[in-house]
Amino acid sequence: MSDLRLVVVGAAGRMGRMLTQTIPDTLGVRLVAALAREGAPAIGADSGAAFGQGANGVPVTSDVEAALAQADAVIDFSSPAATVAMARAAARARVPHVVGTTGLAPDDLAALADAARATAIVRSGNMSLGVNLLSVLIEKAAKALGPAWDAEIVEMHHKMKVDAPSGTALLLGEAVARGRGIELAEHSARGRDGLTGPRKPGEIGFAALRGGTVVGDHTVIFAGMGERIEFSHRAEDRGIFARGAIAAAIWTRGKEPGLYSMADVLGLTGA
Ligand SMILES: NC(=O)C1=CN([C@@H]2O[C@H](COP(=O)(O)OP(=O)(O)OC[C@H]3O[C@@H](n4cnc5c(N)ncnc54)[C@H](OP(=O)(O)O)[C@@H]3O)[C@@H](O)[C@H]2O)C=CC1
Ligand SMILES: O=C(O)C1=N[C@H](C(=O)O)C[C@H](O)C1
Repeated sequence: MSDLRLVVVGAAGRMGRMLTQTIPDTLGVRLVAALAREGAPAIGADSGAAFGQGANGVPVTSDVEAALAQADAVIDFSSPAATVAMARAAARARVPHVVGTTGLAPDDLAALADAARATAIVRSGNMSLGVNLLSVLIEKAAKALGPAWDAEIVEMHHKMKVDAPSGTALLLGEAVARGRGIELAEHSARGRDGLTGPRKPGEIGFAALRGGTVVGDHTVIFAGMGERIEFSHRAEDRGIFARGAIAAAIWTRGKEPGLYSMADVLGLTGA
């Protein structure tokens, strides 16, 4: 089978650079376009050399249509605005879209759902095997423990992160909600401050810490009467997200249009 031809969106970013570095080391895939914002200083430069790696012969470009014309899949870790624009363009071109971008608002998610009527979209707030396996365990724990055990989710990330709670924290919160058979949106407590009063029964709490170069730490705490259970995941290297996203792109080959998750890619659905 021929190599899967990949386009990277947000190529100059932390994840974009990790992807342009990881794709050439991965069997069965090939980088064909590295997309950056129109007018970005790196446009026209070799994407390997421009981002501190060896030259790879693939120039940085902002020409989305030309990139899609030669692509089998798009991998996108950028911003909500860029991801929604790419979802529309990829849907028009019928090119599968792997979305790692977090901080998406309800309208953005609706735009992705609309685009997924024309092509396969895999979206996850965390592309790592570890976090997606953890979410299966969290769902089971939440179901077994019930709402009498208070669920709190604590995350810490590097100081450049712009959204909170993290996409991973929300993914884990959804797992708690699924385990309890409730809707996260109706039970989440975000950003407690001041005279908050006692904790409301059944709340799923979120706390976000920011600082330094932390790649991504998440802990789900179930606090009971006189005991506490904690589930933690610590990302040590962005390579785990890049490898997961590449695996997702390979998985989209031949898939019907639709909205998929990393649980689908990893075969964890119903686990
Ligand atoms: N799901 C997962 O497993 C993971 C998700 N993420 C998420 O991925 C996203 C990116 O993270 P990270 O790489 O650290 O962030 P960076 O800020 O380092 O990179 C984002 C890149 O996207 C580009 N970009 C943003 N908006 C636009 C636009 N409108 N048009 C074109 N390019 C644009 C930026 O360009 P410019 O600098 O010019 O703005 C930048 O190069 C975040 O939402 C993050 O939370 C991160 C890691 C793992
Ligand atoms: O912005 C990041 O860096 C990360 N974002 C994702 C998130 O919002 O959970 C995944 C990972 O934790 C790193």
